[in-house]
Amino acid sequence: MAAIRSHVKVRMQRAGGRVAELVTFTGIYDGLEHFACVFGEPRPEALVRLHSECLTGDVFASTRCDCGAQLDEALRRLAAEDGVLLYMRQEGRGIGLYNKIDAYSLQDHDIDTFRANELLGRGRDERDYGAAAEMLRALGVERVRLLTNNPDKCRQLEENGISIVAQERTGVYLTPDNRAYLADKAAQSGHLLPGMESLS
Ligand SMILES: Nc1nc2c(ncn2[C@@H]2O[C@H](COP(=O)(O)OP(=O)(O)OP(=O)(O)O)[C@@H](O)[C@H]2O)c(=O)[nH]1
Ligand SMILES: [Zn+2]
Repeated sequence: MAAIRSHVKVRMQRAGGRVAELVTFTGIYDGLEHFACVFGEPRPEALVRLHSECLTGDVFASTRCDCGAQLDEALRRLAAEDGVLLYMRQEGRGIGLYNKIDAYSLQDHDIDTFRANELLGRGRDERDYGAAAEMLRALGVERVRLLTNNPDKCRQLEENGISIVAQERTGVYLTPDNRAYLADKAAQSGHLLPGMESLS
């Protein structure tokens, strides 16, 4: 299997924000257009956010989940202290946008987020972070502080040769619409969301 290599780097600036380098890659084995945003010169033990695509949350600021608020927090922190955002095209925990919308429809009938995936004939969480590990290696970033509440991201990166020197949690972004979702993530997939487990 060909190694993943960084391909093209272009300047990208968020309105009012800091300039980052947007990096594409060749050799990504899952065929998805993952990319990185690199802020400054990432040091050893760089801050890294491994963010799974959520069109509804990231672009439309949907309050059904916490993704948009987490992405905002990550971009603010990375702009302040340098580091890397990996934007992984893993919409809907890997089942895609249309399936996620179908899963939302089931959740509107009191099915939880993980069971909804199963009822659609899909895995509870289909994300694989092997490509993310290779992207970090291609960027020369192999010891990281990972900004996430999801222990599976740390486990999978470690299994793929990236050292997690610290797991740094994001804030807990509770809304009236995402209460059950956050509670189920805490209770069923071990996300570190203090105070949410007991609400499941
Ligand atoms: N299938 C499905 N996917 C969802 C649902 N809500 C959000 N997602 C997707 O879940 C992914 C984000 O996963 P989360 O569990 O919120 O967070 P995480 O990435 O595991 O953990 P953090 O690093 O702490 O953000 C994105 O790809 C979203 O599109 C849902 O109800 N069903
Ligand atoms: Zn989301």
